[in-house]
Amino acid sequence: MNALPAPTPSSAAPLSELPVTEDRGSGRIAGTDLTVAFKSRAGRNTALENVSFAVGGGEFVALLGPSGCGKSTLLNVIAGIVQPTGGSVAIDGVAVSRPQPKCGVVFQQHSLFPWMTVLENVAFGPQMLGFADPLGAARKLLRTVGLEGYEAAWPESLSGGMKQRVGIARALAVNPPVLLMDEPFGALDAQTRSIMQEELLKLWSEFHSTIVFVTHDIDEAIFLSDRILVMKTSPGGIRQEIVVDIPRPRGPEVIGSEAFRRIRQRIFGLIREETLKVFRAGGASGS
Ligand SMILES: Nc1ncnc2c1ncn2[C@@H]1O[C@H](COP(=O)(O)OP(=O)(O)OP(=O)(O)O)[C@@H](O)[C@H]1O
Repeated sequence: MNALPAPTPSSAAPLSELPVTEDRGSGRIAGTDLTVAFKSRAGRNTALENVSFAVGGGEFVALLGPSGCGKSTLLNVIAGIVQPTGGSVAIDGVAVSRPQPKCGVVFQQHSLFPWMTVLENVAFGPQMLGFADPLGAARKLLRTVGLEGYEAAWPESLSGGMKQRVGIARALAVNPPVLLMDEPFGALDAQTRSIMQEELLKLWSEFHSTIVFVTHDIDEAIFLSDRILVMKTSPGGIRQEIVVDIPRPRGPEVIGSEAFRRIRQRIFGLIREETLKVFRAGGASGS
């Protein structure tokens, strides 16, 4: 694991003085000819084939597509959790071969440690990386995600939305240049989900991490992203790149705009074609 420098945050410092990694302002991701094949009982399952892409530092990119098109697999390759069968991925020019602190990861199923309080969960990463004041950094993050006062709470006592906010705070606590999010709001009700999307955009405007965000939800992808990589099936890959040219800051009102509707319609057609391909191939599982 690459060791990061140990910054010295003060608990009263503003966000801009949170622990800074040497990669601050970077976070460029490049995938080249990525292929991932899993061995299964039925034989070889090619989840991704010859996928190449680039994400700019500080960019917000969504991976969108039907079930089984390889969104999570692609995210896990960037995270260093899955090793590609062919090709490579690099962050700021350095090949990814294992999970590293440069990448914060947030999953749909919040992976908080149930035996730790909220504060301890968020302070864990900074502690592991030897930050000078992990508890101070964690408290500051909890204030930022609106959970001041919940430091001593246990994860099991929190709502789904609160747990996800703790998960995001935990991922951001080491100030990673790259934040990878796999359907982080997928289990939330529609209202909470919409509020979390707005909160995420506010956080992103402060942290400037590169974000790669997996979702099934077309509106969520458009609302959040600079660019959407619409994925395809059989084999998994990137079918088309859509630039979301809707100005920021974005509020819920943009969803009714003509620009939003136009992009939604274009993506809807692409996803429908890909989903029909899965149905015709007899691979629809209903998941
Ligand atoms: N660990 C694994 N072992 C075997 N096959 C896998 C594994 N992980 C993923 N797959 C297969 O790879 C393909 C892509 O899966 P992946 O989870 O990346 O798709 P996805 O687009 O994220 O799907 P969903 O939206 O349903 O989560 C699927 O056919 C899946 O069954």
